[in-house]
Amino acid sequence: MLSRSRKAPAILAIDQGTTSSRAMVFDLQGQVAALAQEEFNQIYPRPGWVEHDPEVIWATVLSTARKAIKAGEAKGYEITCLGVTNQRETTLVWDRQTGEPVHNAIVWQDRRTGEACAKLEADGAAAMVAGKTGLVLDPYFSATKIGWILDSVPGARKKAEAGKLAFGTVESFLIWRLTKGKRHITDATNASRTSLYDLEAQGWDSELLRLFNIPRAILPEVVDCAGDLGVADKSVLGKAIPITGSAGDQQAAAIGQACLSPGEMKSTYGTGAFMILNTGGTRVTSQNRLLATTAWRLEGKSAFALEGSVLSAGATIQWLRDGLGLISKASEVEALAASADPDAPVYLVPAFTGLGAPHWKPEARGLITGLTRGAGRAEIARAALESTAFQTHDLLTAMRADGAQTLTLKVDGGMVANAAFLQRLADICDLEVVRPVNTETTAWGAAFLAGLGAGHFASITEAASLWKADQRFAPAADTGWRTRHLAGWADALRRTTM
Ligand SMILES: Nc1ncnc2c1ncn2[C@@H]1O[C@H](COP(=O)(O)OP(=O)(O)O)[C@@H](O)[C@H]1O
Ligand SMILES: O=P(O)(O)OC[C@H](O)CO
Repeated sequence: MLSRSRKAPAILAIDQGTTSSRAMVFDLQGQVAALAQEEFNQIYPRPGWVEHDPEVIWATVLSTARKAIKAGEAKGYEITCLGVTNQRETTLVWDRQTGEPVHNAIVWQDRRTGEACAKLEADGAAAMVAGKTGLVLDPYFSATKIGWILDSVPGARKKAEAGKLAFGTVESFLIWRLTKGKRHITDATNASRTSLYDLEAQGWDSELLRLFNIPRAILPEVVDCAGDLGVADKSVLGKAIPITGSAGDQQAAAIGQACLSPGEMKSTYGTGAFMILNTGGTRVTSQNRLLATTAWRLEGKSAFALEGSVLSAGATIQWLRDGLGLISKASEVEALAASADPDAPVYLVPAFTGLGAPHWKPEARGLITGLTRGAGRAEIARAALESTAFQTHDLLTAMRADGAQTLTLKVDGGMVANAAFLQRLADICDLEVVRPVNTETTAWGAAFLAGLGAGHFASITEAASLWKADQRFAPAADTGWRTRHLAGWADALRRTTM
């Protein structure tokens, strides 16, 4: 019999995102028991380049995890397991002996390998890459970033070939450090973002490794998203905690949003925006430049998704704050945008680091159209917010052309605190937008996977009973307004990609 004093079990989620690291403790019903978050600096060494300091990533993960564990335990919970989720594609290479990264992390948004991708495209590699990986040739993905590090850091390629260096996306690096170098693994969802992984064969592919010139010795072992993924060492987090879940942040959010059956769809609005459509056990090949990707892998079996990736969503709001100084914090954009002249036809295309799906134009750069003397801060703020809604509309059009029949878009991420944005999203997409009670879907998805791996949940379908809608935003715009606005956006987009 259980003693009455036994503590309630809880799960730690480590969510290492593009702009911040967070750690959350959830109870087994998905209620948040503790949260710690730390933002960190983005490093922009040259236009189009984006890096993170791996030691800052590690330090912020450690400190937020320790704070969340402490706060969770103070509330009477016992942390039984942990799950990791992460900004995907971001590439780290480190020395297996010293544990030191040989270069800063090259972030998913970084465009430095645009020429390498263009060359591969010109050489006719795109069809083979898409066929195996579900991805397009774009600097977004890890393979060309690994190649750049191996060719730019003196001696790195030789060391890599000799098995002295390790590559990992962020979850792989974190698990390696948490387990004190005992596990060099990556889960299948993260592997599916590297351009080196064959989606259906579920493994690293020799032909891809040759194409991108990546030595096999550098790669982690590909594992399921739930199960025994190692143990976080006692010296790291203050107590030994089994690592039992791992997934890239967009896949974790799709699980947190209970997009568990074919046809269910979510969109996450953080630094970028990522729409994921569950396609079940079938890998669908997009005819519209969307990505095919692993949704999860459990007991050796993969489920798949179609994904549309927008490179700049919340990042556009950060640019209003940090680049233009129009606002002093992100939430101020709501009031500023609301004060804009409703008839001013100002459009902003946030191609700061090129355009993602469905355009895939790494060389495109941003622009603002329709400026008059009457346009000011408010009109630019509104155009910035609307740019995310327009980009979502374009993804939705591509998803529908690929056969999606969804009538509802589940949303989450930092931007969904902004109700006016969600209403505009519903208006522009002409689709019901639903915000769940728990908008921390990414961390919850990772916690759920960890709970699954630890045996707290019996199957992935249990995530559905733990999801609840909070607010629904019904489309309310008239057709004339919508047609006019979509035409204005299409015109601005055309100029960007000319
Ligand atoms: N009220 C708001 N309106 C619009 N954007 C917001 C608002 N609050 C936060 N954001 C944006 O949300 C992003 C942070 O979301 P988050 O999901 O934490 O991102 P990430 O996981 O990429 O680090 C930031 O880019 C910020 O500009
Ligand atoms: O850190 P986020 O939430 O912006 O997500 C980044 C994505 O995983 C990049 O593919």
